[in-house]
Amino acid sequence: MGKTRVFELAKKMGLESKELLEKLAQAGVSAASHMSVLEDEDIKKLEQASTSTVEKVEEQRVKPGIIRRRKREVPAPAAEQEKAAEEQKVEQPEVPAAEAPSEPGVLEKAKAEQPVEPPKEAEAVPKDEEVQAPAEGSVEEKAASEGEEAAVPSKKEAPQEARTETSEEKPAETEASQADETQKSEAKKPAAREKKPDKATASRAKVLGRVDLSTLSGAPSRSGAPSRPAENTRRDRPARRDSAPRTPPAGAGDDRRGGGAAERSRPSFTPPAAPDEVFQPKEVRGGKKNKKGKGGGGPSEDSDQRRGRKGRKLEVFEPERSGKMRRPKKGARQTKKTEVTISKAIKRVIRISDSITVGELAKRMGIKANELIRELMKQGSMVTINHPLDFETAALLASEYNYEVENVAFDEAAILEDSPAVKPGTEEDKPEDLELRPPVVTVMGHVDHGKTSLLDAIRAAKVTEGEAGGITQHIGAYHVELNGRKISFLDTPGHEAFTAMRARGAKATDIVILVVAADDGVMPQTKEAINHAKAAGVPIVVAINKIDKPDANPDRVKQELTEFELIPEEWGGETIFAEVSAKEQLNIESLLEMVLLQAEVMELKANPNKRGRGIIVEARLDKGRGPVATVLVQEGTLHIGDPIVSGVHHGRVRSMVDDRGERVENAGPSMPVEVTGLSGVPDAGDLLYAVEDEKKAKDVALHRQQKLREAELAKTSKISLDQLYAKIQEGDVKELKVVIKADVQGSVEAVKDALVKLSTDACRLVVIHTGVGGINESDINLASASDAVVLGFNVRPEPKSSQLAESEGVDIRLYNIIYDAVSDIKNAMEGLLAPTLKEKELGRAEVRETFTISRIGTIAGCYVLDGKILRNAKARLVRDSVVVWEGNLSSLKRFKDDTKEVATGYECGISLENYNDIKVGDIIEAYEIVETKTLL
Ligand SMILES: Nc1nc2c(ncn2[C@@H]2O[C@H](COP(=O)(O)OP(=O)(O)OP(=O)(O)O)[C@@H](O)[C@H]2O)c(=O)[nH]1
Repeated sequence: MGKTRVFELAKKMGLESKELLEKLAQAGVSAASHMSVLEDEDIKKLEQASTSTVEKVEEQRVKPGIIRRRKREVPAPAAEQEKAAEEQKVEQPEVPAAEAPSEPGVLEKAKAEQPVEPPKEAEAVPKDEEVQAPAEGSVEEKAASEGEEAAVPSKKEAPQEARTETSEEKPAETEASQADETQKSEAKKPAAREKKPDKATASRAKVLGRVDLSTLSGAPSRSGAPSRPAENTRRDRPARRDSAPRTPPAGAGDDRRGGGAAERSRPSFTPPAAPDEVFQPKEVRGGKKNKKGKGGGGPSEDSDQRRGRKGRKLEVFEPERSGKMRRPKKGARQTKKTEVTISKAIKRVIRISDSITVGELAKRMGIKANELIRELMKQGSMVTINHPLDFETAALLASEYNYEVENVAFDEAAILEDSPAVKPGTEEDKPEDLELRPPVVTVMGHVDHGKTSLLDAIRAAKVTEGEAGGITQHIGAYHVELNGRKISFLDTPGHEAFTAMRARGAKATDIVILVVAADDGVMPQTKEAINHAKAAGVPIVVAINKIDKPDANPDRVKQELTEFELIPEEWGGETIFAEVSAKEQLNIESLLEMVLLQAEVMELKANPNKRGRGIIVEARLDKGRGPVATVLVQEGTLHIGDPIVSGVHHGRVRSMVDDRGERVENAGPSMPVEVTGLSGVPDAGDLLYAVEDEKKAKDVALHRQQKLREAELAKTSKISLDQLYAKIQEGDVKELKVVIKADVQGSVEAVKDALVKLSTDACRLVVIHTGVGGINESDINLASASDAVVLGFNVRPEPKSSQLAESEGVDIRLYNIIYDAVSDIKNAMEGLLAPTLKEKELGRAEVRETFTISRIGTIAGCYVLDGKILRNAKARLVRDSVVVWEGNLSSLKRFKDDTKEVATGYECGISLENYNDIKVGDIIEAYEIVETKTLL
């Protein structure tokens, strides 16, 4: 060892020089001052003296007579208190259970691991440790201090003890500072320490164990050992002195590990030594377990302690925690927050289905919605928390927060078309797979020209033929056979159903039979039917009906039809004509042959060897059979048991019945069958798909239901003049399709001519239909199916048409003057559409009676059908959907009194300004003009 100065040794021992001088004096070593030099011999003497003291001390424990000696350092009452505390420990097993095993164990290990310094350990207990500590250098010192610190929590774990011995117990948070302060004050004022032995004793008692542990560090520290009260006591004392060191503990982790409950309780103050860091969390966890084990039934463990432990546990998991963080409570929380964010890094992919709301995205990224809204505002989007963000926007936003967005949208097309059997007629079908299929025919024509009669005649002629007793089923479609070749007929005549179906995106018809009565010629609906068929691109076979009639004039019909580019072959055209009589069943077969001829030209083919796909012709809910749908198979073959999906419904083909009432197992292309097994009633025009399994069918149906809801929420119009310019610019619109309706044919022609001239290179103007009369549902359907705009001149939409137009998003423009219409369209095409003066409908009243009063004129006794009639409103008189007058009301009366307004369901008297030609049945519409800005 060589020469050592007193102060150096004192420092090593963790004593004040003065104390050491005293000890030296007792040991018979002369040392004048703290600078005096001690020889090895002197130190040995000191050690021997200490050893003997230890023995004495032990005796003191048992025999109070020795207390006298201790009195000098530790006042007797303190020792008594200690004893009392220990007794309490014994009385309350749960607390001792936590401490006793660990402390003795610690002590033992301390001994075991420090065999080199047994004499030091054996020295006067209070000083032994002091000696020990210096022997191990600064780390030891730290450990000692750590031990002291650890002692504080130990008090907590043994509350009785703590309470008995000290009065300074506070919540866990303050333990550290208290401990430190205590240490410091003790270190600075050794005298004071002696005066307050009780507190010191309490802490020291625990500290001892920890000091040893720190020294020992390592596995053996845990080994339980029989408690040795004497040793404990001994160590208690040195701990007291050890409390002197102020250095922050460096090897505290060891202490904790070995210290059991006491150490565990203050992990935040015991930054782990490098090798121990790895184990620290384990220790803590282990400690937790121990705690549970020990404290589970321990009534002595109060909630404060638990809270304190909990807090500490959290801290232990903080990676940033370092030895410097001795009081990390607040900071710890912050640090932890940061850590939580980091830990989420593994979940930085947000999966969305096409879109996500602002709120949801914020939630998934763990940020506040407001923050996201602010970010969006910065980017120029004013949104609310429920605003849906599309995939691109969401991905962009998320990337700013280091998140990725993955679109896991349901791929319906993939499910419906994943198998080669699914999309028939496409490139997937090899030419050799395709087989000729029967044509599907729809009969159209003007009212009473004999559509139904013709369908019946065909059916009667061909369906029942050869099927004696066969009961024809009306399932919405049927098929006939002619010379082994089949033709399927859709049983719903008229272009309305045809176009309504087409408006749904379904193309069921291959050929249209246009029925024109030979005695009546081309009529408005004949024209409509032609336009509808042309718009759908379906070839027309003309059936000139009623040729049995004496005034039948087929040539006149042919002549009239040439106007519509339906020119008979004998006149050099390409249209097939057949002259028939439905009533007399004349030339029905010839008509069917013509149809087959047309079909041949068209080379209608399909692949029957794949999963079936069809179109719903009609559907209903049958009381006994549930939803029943007539399906016209278009591709593949439908089998009993096939999982199917149609519209928002799904199921499995339970049964199939053909148009003759026969159950069938399979239905191939162009075959109409009645199918049961769907979960609900689909709409006419819906497509029906057979899919791989029922789950897929269900998935598709559910997905569609969701989409439907979304679509209803965000209805977009098809095309309107307002958007025309923008769409032309974007290249979305290359031609503007128009349906023109006017009160007189002259207006129709004039408008048509004027509009066609507006065609430009960028946008061609195509009039797809014109007609005289009000705007009906058929017009709306046609416009909807063809993405057209409806222009009305002095005509009004029928109430149902208005509703349909609204639901279908069809733009209806109403004008009184042709010039206005033409200029509007022109401006729209050039992006110069002025703010539109739009009518806001207020109400409608029906004229129920008229009175003529001299001097005043005609008074209309009206009943308000809907809305309200305002005295100051503008009004128009509509007769058969045609506007016959427009202007202001001159009076509005309830009984004999003038009134400002009359609501729905009330009667009133109305007179029109300067107009008396009011008739019963006329409709008076009240409206006001509202200016709306044009969106360009
Ligand atoms: N003389 C004669 N009368 C016929 C012929 N075809 C139909 N009719 C008659 O014309 C009328 C109308 O026939 P429908 O078959 O109901 O005509 P529709 O086109 O279906 O009429 P809507 O269903 O009202 O559109 C009926 O009284 C039939 O008897 C025919 O070939 N010759």
